[in-house]
Amino acid sequence: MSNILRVAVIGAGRMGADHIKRLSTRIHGAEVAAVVDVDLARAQAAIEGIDGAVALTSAEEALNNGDVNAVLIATPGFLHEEILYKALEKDFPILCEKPLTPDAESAWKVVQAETALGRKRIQVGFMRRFDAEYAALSSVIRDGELGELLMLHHQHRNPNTPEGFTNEMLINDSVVHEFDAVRFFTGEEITSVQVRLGKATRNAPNGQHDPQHVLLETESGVLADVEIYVNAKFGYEVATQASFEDGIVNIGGDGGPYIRTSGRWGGKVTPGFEDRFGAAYDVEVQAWVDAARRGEIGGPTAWDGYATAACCEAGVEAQTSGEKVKVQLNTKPDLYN
Ligand SMILES: NC(=O)c1ccc[n+]([C@@H]2O[C@H](COP(=O)([O-])OP(=O)(O)OC[C@H]3O[C@@H](n4cnc5c(N)ncnc54)[C@H](O)[C@@H]3O)[C@@H](O)[C@H]2O)c1
Ligand SMILES: O[C@H]1[C@H](O)[C@@H](O)[C@H](O)[C@@H](O)[C@H]1O
Repeated sequence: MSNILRVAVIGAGRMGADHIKRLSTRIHGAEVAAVVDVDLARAQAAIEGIDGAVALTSAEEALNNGDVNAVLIATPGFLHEEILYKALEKDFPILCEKPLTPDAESAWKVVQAETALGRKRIQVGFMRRFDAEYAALSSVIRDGELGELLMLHHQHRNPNTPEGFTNEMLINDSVVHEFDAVRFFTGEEITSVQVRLGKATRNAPNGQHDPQHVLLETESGVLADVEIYVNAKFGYEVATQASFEDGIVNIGGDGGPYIRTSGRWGGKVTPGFEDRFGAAYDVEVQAWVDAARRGEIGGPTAWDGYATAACCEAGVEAQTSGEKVKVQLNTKPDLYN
């Protein structure tokens, strides 16, 4: 195939810079054509050493640049919607970092715009689906080798939070991954969300109640819980224990290597998502590129982005009410069946 993707990466912050590096070094079939950031110096730094790439401050200018034919969106979530519409208008393949948009209403409008276009162009960056251990657990569930899946217990721990990370973002930015994971594992929609606020750490910045305990239920009654703890200090840890009729499966725990030295033993904890999910991001982006070159998408859809946004909305309401809040979903368009 010679139809190389010439990608405009919008947003060259922590995640954008990481994606630019992988696109320009490890991914086949795609090149970085443009990097856009409101901070031009950041965009310029990101294209250093990348032949034929330009640094810009306007997403619109990048999408109208004749050299660009695909887009990777890595701006903060509340800015995704506007760029998504512009990219859909161009009929470009799009990899949009999670969340698709920050609320269900705007996510639904994006779904409708894509449905009107009549083909899937948007892949959402739920990279955990591409993690080897997630895939292994998913196979155990699909093969039925341990009987029916009954419960999922998730731990999602971050060392700290960037400035401006609000209480709602514990749900919208962090637990959104577990909403997608539970839907991915069970193949079902989530029907309700409840949030319990217990004893809080003194290490959380003002306005954040951390940790929180989130309880979910799926269509068939699978229960899932999430400990979301975003100022856990010790490192970045994302793990799941799944309870089946005939066994238990753990993923994402301490995989080693275990080292004995200087009177102690143990392994290492990954410091951030870049290390914990580095391989998964590579597989995710390669899957997007390969599919885009065939005119398809290679992962989670705009519907997945919308359904998780609806869960987030229920979760944020549940944070204040303490009640079990129903997840309200519109009918799934045929495009996503
Ligand atoms: N999948 C994951 O594990 C994962 C991990 C981290 C972040 N994310 C997602 O990636 C996105 C970016 O997060 P981040 O941590 O890199 O944030 P960040 O703040 O580090 O980077 C965002 C960048 O966007 C730039 N920007 C802001 N407004 C802009 C505009 N109008 N046009 C162009 N650039 C603009 C900022 O200057 C900044 O460089 C978010 O949606 C976030 O939720 C996903
Ligand atoms: O934006 C980040 C990212 O999505 C990480 O994968 C998640 O662990 C963090 O909680 C979130 O803040």
